[in-house]
Amino acid sequence: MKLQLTRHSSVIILIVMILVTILLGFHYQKLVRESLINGQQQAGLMLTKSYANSIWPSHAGFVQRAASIKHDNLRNSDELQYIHRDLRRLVRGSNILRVAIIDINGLIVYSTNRERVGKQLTNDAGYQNAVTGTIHSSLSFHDAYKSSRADLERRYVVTSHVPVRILDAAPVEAVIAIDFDTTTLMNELNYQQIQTIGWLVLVMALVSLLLYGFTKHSDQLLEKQLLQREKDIKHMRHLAYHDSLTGFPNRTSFNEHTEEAVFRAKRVGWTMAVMFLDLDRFKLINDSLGHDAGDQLLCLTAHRIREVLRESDLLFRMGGDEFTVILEGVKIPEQAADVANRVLEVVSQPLELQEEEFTISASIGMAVYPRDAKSAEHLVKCADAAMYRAKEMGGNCFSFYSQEMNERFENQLKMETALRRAVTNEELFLQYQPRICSHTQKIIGTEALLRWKHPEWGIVPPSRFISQLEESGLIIQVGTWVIREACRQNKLWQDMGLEPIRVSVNLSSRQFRSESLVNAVRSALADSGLEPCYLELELTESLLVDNTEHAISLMYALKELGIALSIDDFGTGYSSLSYLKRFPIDCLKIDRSFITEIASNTKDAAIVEAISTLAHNLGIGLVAEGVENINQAKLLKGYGCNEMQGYYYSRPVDANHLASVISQQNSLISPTKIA
Ligand SMILES: Nc1nc2c(ncn2[C@@H]2O[C@@H]3COP(=O)(O)O[C@H]4[C@@H](O)[C@H](n5cnc6c(=O)[nH]c(N)nc65)O[C@@H]4COP(=O)(O)O[C@H]3[C@H]2O)c(=O)[nH]1
Repeated sequence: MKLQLTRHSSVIILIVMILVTILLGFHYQKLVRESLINGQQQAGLMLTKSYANSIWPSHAGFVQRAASIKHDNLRNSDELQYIHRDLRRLVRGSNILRVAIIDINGLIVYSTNRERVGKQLTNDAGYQNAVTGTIHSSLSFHDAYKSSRADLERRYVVTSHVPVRILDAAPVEAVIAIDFDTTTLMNELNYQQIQTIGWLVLVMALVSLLLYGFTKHSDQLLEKQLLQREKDIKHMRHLAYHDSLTGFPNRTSFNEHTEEAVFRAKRVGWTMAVMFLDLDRFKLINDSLGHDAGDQLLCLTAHRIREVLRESDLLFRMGGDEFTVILEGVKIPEQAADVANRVLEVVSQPLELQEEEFTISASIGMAVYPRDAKSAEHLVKCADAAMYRAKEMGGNCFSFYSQEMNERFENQLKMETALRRAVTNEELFLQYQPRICSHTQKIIGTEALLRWKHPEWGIVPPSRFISQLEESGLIIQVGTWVIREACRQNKLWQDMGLEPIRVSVNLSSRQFRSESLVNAVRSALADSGLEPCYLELELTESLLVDNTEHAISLMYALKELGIALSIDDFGTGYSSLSYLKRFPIDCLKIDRSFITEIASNTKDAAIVEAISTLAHNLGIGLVAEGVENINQAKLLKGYGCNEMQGYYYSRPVDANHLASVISQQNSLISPTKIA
């Protein structure tokens, strides 16, 4: 509409301009007429004056007497012949068509048109003005005009009524009415006017045409811009609601669709199901074949799942290897089970990646409205819980939501609430497990381990609450506190005069991904006054493989602070060894699982030996975790492990306890002395 207005504005302008031109034309015509009438009036005046001077004296008597003469006699009077003769002399060669002499009573005494002689003009406006001494002129158009000489057609005539008097101040003695023929002049003027208006209209039409062309061009540009904007908005909307890798709707879209689907199911009174699908061991393929292959697998799988769904079912990619499906109008929940079976079957079909054949499986969790939940949010949680159940069952299967899962849910919720209280009530504290130098047997470091003392449940082990902290996001707050507390404690030990040792702190994946990590470490060091070389952060392999480039830059940022970095539980992750040369690592901590049976299991021994060789060749430190007896300690020392940690030396202990041990460690440490 706006665009049309822009384009039509030039047409509107043209119309307005033409109207103004026509109005101006009329005004001009009026002015021209007035000046024409004035001109003719002057001519009439001059004529009358010369008539009054030369002829009037000889006819004045007759004119004054005329009223007393009978009309017929008046018309045939010889006197009229004389007036006619005299006047003809006067008007010869002029554009005068008709002359009449009217006495002061309004009686036409003489007229070049003899038929008018004897007629009374008392009510004529021109005559009335003239008899009072004012000249009056008017312009009129006549289709047919009878002049003294001939019958004429289409005439413009200016009629002037001029008072006749001897002197300007003398009384009016009669009135002369003169008709001037202004046809030629008027025609000329009209023609000129039409021509001028014509030209103006033409020029304006051209200007408007240009304007039209210009606005049309602007309109087109505007329209193009609008179209582009609409396209951009559409594109942005698509990006906001679709997954860039697979092209399927994303999590945002899923949330909206689930709400709508539940609303529809409620209104129509039908059953609907939400399906949560997670690929089993996807991470393994992703890590070993690389992200490109992983992406390819996700796309292929997504399209395969889509193929076995009904057209009305909606498939979403939630992120990572997680997919969801909304099944609307399922008559009985068992129908959803059929779909799940079809999906499991199609996902487990072999597929080719990098010219090799692979098979993958999925774990599916399903929740049904209204059986399992009444709201979209709850339904999604139920399906998610069911999916975890399927995972626990070993994967490659599906599970419906059950009440028992709900109880687990509630327990989790209880745990989360208790944890939040724990943070505010300062129920969390740290214990420290020493790290021993295998050559000197001295404590050269310690690992800070988080503990929770619940007022009713007592000491809760980290295995029961770390993942909860992670899921709830509380780990950022708690993790920062752990770093600060470990730094503070280590500085306190140094200030107590103890030999300086390095304190290591575990990092969770959420913490590692948080943007505040580097700043948190920096301020923990600054606030405690601990030198950075006495702080170590322990990362797990899984933290490093998710977004390797980001992980590398973050590690370098941490290294710039001057702290040490180690890889915890080394050997249990799926990552390739090649990453080791890219990461600025100071130390590897061999996972406890390789140590436990190192004396009896030759494979474990071989792995430890290989890791040790690798660490030495790369020039990085090596710590053995979970050392529980002297045999293990001896073997590990033999394999070149320069640091040990485990119950053989000490369980995690309180800060004060560790302080007293460090202060006594001038002599060799006996494991039983510590804890
Ligand atoms: N059986 C046996 N176990 C030994 C031995 N020596 C040490 N351990 C245990 O092994 C765990 C070592 O810590 P981790 O591998 O980093 O594993 C830690 C770590 O991943 C996590 N964790 C603890 N504190 C924190 C923390 O502050 N932040 C984060 N993100 N995670 C933490 O919780 C895990 C478990 O911690 P804990 O229960 O304290 O368990 C500790 C420790 O008590 C041994 O000789 N035998």
